[in-house]
Amino acid sequence: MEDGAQPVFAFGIIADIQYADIEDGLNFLRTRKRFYRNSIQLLRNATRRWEEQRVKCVLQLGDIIDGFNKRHDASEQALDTVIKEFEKSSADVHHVWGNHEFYNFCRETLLASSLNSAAKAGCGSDLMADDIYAYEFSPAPGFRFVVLDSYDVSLIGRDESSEKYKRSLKLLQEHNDNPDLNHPPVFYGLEQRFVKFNGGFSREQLLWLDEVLTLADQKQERVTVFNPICLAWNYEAMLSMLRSHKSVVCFMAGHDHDGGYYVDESGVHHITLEGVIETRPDSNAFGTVYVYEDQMVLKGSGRISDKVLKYP
Ligand SMILES: Nc1ccn([C@@H]2O[C@H](COP(=O)(O)O)[C@@H](O)[C@H]2O)c(=O)n1
Ligand SMILES: O=P(O)(O)OC[C@H](O)CO
Repeated sequence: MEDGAQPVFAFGIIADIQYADIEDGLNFLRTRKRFYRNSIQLLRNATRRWEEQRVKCVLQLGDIIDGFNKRHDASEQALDTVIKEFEKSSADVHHVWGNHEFYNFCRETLLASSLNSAAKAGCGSDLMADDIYAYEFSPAPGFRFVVLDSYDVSLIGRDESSEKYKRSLKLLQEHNDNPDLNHPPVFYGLEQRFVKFNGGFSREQLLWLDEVLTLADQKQERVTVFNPICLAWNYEAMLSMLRSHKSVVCFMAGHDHDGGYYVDESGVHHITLEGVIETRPDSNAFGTVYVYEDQMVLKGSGRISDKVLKYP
């Protein structure tokens, strides 16, 4: 990048806001504090900054409100509060669906809600069968964003009578024989991904992604992929897909609130964003990505650190 080069555009990123109008609490294992009420203030800090920075769009990487809202019959109210905060920004907001979206709403309700941002990309009525919430759009010429649905093959968000639910249950039980399927089969290593609060990609979604990426390769575009979770049940299929398309630059996810970063041997950047919900009120957890012709530069705020993402 030349000195003084201007970005083509910039976009905002944020994950795991998990807003709820309740007192602070802890995660399931009681090892991490969660700041449910304050998360709206951290979102406000983000939207103000993005407005100053004139970002073109924002990617909300899932778990916008917490599952506790459902227990308090407050799902709609909490969603309304968070959406109003996002609406203060003039940028288009693209929403990814995480496990907490499905704790609060069923898939049909989500499709009809303000969390269905596929319409903003011009493909609202063009989602795949089984209401798979995956879509793509071009934020600027030469660049493509893909939103994925890794709760496509999952127990959560799928009707228990559906074939997809039955196949997902069989798959999960092949790897996890705990009576509580949210309890991981092991505490270390990759097998711990086989829990009910995770999921995976159907063959249909992978075929669609392959087509999208093939076209992007041909057009010599730079692609960033957004997904709620970093380690899907069939993450191997996703990894080989990303690595086999030269257009892919970056895979961004949320869900694991500690965050993480890795650049693989194909030069694809894998970023997991630190979650807002486990961020102290005196800090922040959002980022702005400046997109240049030869690299992207992530400027993080608070817990999120800066990164230079060279194109592979
Ligand atoms: N035995 C368990 C473990 C977790 N959950 C739920 O799964 C999600 C992840 O939990 P953490 O709080 O550890 O991040 C979350 O949605 C838990 O409510 C569970 O139900 N049973
Ligand atoms: O956001 P939660 O409560 O579903 O927790 C997600 C887990 O921490 C993922 O490792």
